[in-house]
Amino acid sequence: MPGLNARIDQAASLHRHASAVAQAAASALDTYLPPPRTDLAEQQALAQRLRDAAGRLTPGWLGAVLDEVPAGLPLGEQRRPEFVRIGTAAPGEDAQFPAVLPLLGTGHLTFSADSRDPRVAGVLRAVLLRLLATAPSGTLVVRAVDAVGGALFAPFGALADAGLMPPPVTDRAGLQAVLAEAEHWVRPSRPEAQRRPTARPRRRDCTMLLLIAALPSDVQGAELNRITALAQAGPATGLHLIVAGWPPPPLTPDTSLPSAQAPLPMSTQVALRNPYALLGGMPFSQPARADGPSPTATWPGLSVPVRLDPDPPAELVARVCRELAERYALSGQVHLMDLLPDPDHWWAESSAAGMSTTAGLAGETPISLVFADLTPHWLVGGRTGGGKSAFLVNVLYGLCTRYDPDELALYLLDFKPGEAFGRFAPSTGSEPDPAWLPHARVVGLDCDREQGLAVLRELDEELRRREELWQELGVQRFVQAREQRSLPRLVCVIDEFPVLLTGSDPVAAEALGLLEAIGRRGRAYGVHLILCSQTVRGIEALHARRDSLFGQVPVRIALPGGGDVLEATNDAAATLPLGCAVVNTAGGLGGPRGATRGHEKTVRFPDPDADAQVLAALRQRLWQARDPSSDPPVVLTALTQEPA
Ligand SMILES: Nc1ncnc2c1ncn2[C@@H]1O[C@H](COP(=O)(O)OP(=O)(O)OP(=O)(O)O)[C@@H](O)[C@H]1O
Repeated sequence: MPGLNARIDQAASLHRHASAVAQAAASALDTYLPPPRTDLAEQQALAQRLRDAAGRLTPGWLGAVLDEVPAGLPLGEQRRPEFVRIGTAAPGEDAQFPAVLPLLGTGHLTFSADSRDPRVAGVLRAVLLRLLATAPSGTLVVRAVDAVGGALFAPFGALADAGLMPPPVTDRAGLQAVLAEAEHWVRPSRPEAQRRPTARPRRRDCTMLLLIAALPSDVQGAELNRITALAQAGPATGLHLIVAGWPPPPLTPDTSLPSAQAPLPMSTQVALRNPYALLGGMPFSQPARADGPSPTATWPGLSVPVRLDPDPPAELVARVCRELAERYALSGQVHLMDLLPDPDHWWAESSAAGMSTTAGLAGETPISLVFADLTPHWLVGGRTGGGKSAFLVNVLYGLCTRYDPDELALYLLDFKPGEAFGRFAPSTGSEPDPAWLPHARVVGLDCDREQGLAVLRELDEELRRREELWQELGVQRFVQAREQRSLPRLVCVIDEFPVLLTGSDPVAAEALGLLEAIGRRGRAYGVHLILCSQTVRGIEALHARRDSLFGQVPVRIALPGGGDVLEATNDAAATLPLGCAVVNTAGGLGGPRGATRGHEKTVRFPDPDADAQVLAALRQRLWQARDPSSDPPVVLTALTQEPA
């Protein structure tokens, strides 16, 4: 078989030759840079014109060099950002200009590598930051996919906490859910009102950005086709895509096959080379003139090397996101009625398993806080004038409209002058008003420490009674006792509770012991505390016993100036404006800086006194609904104290 062997040898040699040629071609392509223009002066003049044009197309955040952003650069422009900078085009050392692309309102953007390439990760964060910082508040709806763990978006965590951008999805199921949401967005049959991401910005002003940093490894052809279809339909309906790792590698094991996926329709394509990137494709689907050629056919890409923008500084991303979150929180007015149940459903809830009420809104999402076995007590902090009374009044009306007086009873103590709780008792002043809050058993106004102590003793006594009852019934938890007996949950609100614990006298010692006992045992017996103060530091009686009291209080609410109810390292409340609160259900723990915090939200809440008429009607309606045989609350003031 000498002839056959010779032919095999020849074929092998041809194969080796071919693969060597292919390898050489690949490395030549990797290092290939388009030849620079030889006419230097002309090139520099052109670069100057391009720099000027880029400056006009990408003002402010859209084109700024992100590690040199001036401190006062304003956030949130009036218009949707259309062009965005992705890097620096560098045809020659002296002829550089910003590489700027049309995106929102026009088309899409793809990168040939996914976010595992650090250059792609950096530019994705830079582009996202530019767009978020520029878009009018709440008008850019971002959905992110990052199947290599989601860390890419961690610095944007404050947006998730505020309800502006949910955490990225990281697997195939998440990708499918996000695609379904985008399909819903582009569906033409849906009435405009339903397309609103929030009630505030008008839908036609809103844009959805679907940012895929890395596709899941088990992605299927069906999902890739859905992405292509979305790209086709998107720009006309305000949906735009940034996809890193497109086209994806072939789905078959035979990796010698080229990808079956074509470039995304209407996309600018960034091809990663080493160390530069090249821009290709064009996002315009329509020729400039009806009878003209398609721009895609006439302009194959920018044949200059582009250095992609680096990762923006982490502190800059965190600062911008925090400011955007706060701005968004403030941008919509909340009303007391937004926190209350529908008037047809007042007094409709059972407190057997726990009680919840809406504390405020994060974005447009109502955020509930709960009194239950795991979250039995709350601690509220805020400076004078920080909105503590407003927050508490909202919470109390929220609870008292959901639960009737057989489900909930209140003990309200205020150790400072002020009328915050006075509204819950009959008023005997110049304009007497007999109405009271039917749930209120005790209302203490500017009361003194002995009066406060007496109320704590009463609650302790109630705990003892319930303890005996539980033994008799053979149960251990409130919810079990409620199966056999009708009993309200008790909530004791103490504003400026450190007054009780001031000094090292017997009142302070007894009050602390009682608070600790209620803190420890209250959860089993349906007795709950809301402790409020301007500060929770430096309370003498708590020295060395801080954890024995606050350790029982997992729900922390920080109002402006009240950040010390959170962990010392948690600065979420550092720059809160009036009307906003950080609500944390993990004892004030923050977690890694910038990470998404499921247990912590920034909410905005209303000033209940802003609408006096609504408040008066609310008060009347609750009072009218009371059991006519019920008694008004016991009112404690420093004046009602018997002389010694
Ligand atoms: N959500 C809000 N939006 C706008 N203004 C508010 C809001 N909440 C409270 N305010 C206003 O802020 C001021 C202080 O509020 P509030 O009395 O609730 O604070 P506070 O923390 O209880 O103060 P203090 O401890 O001195 O009693 C009031 O004039 C109130 O009308």
